[in-house]
Amino acid sequence: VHNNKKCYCCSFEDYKLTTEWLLNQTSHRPKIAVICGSGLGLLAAAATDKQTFHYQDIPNFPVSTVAGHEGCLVFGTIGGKSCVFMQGHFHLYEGYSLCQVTFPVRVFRMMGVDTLVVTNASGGICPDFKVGDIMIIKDHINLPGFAGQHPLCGPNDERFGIRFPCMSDAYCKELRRLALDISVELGCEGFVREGVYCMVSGPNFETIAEARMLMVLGSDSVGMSTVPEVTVAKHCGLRVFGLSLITNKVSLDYSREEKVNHEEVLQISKMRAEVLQKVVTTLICRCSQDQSINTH
Ligand SMILES: O=P(O)(O)O[C@@H]1C[C@H](O)[C@@H](CO)O1
Ligand code: HPA
Repeated sequence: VHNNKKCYCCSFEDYKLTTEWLLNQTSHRPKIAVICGSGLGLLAAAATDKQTFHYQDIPNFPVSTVAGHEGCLVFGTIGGKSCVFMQGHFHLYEGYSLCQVTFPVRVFRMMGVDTLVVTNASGGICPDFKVGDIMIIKDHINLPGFAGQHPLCGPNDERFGIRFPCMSDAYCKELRRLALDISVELGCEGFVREGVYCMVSGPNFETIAEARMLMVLGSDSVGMSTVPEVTVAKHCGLRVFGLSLITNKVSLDYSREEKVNHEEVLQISKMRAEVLQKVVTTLICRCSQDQSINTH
């Protein structure tokens, strides 16, 4: 209860309880957290010394309700670095509050994580994008946020971050550059792009008029996740890197016959999961770990 008004946000004690529970259950002390989007749970496969928890067994954790989201938290080691992978993340359209959607991010922060890698599936709006392209997220548009569906609305807890955080540098420039270099080394630069991800709440895919509006707004791709997690991560001082897999082309034309569906999204994710895994794994191995988290 804040200011005599009932607050539906998670309390500091909720985050603390989950953090302490996890720290008691595992000897891993991750510095890097990876959120695996639709069909991308394989990103955890390269880790060694793995320890897996089902979301339903973790106190306060929401559970995954969408196909392609396994609902497991996997601790492991990559290139000597301790990591934690979320195989599946949470969405507004599942009925979760943005506090629940972003709950794991603050837990990771409290566990000592300093870098968050986000991945997702999205529809390509930029006419140059092809199905199967990997988009390094350069920036985002928080469309639900414009309408007040924002994870930082409500009383601000200064223990996590400041009231009015800066978002103009949400996606770390150095990590974006490193990822571009890695894509050249891996020979996949032909389908690696940079662009702006726009979040909508879903669950329906866009109408043609909506898609045209998103293009005018400057969106290169559209999806239903990630922005709340990135916003909360930035608020609590984490360094963020993001990859979005273009699983379909968004219809911008009334004469286009193809109809997008979730099965197609999962099929393309499966097709590209291995390349994405190589990029993420190499990035983890190569990224500097002298990152000092901003404390507020
Ligand atoms: O990786 P996410 O969960 O953002 O994947 C997108 C958005 C929906 O969850 C789903 C629609 O097919 O894919
Ligand atoms: O076309 C899309 N729109 C919104 N979300 C998505 N996630 C994958 N593809 C899409």
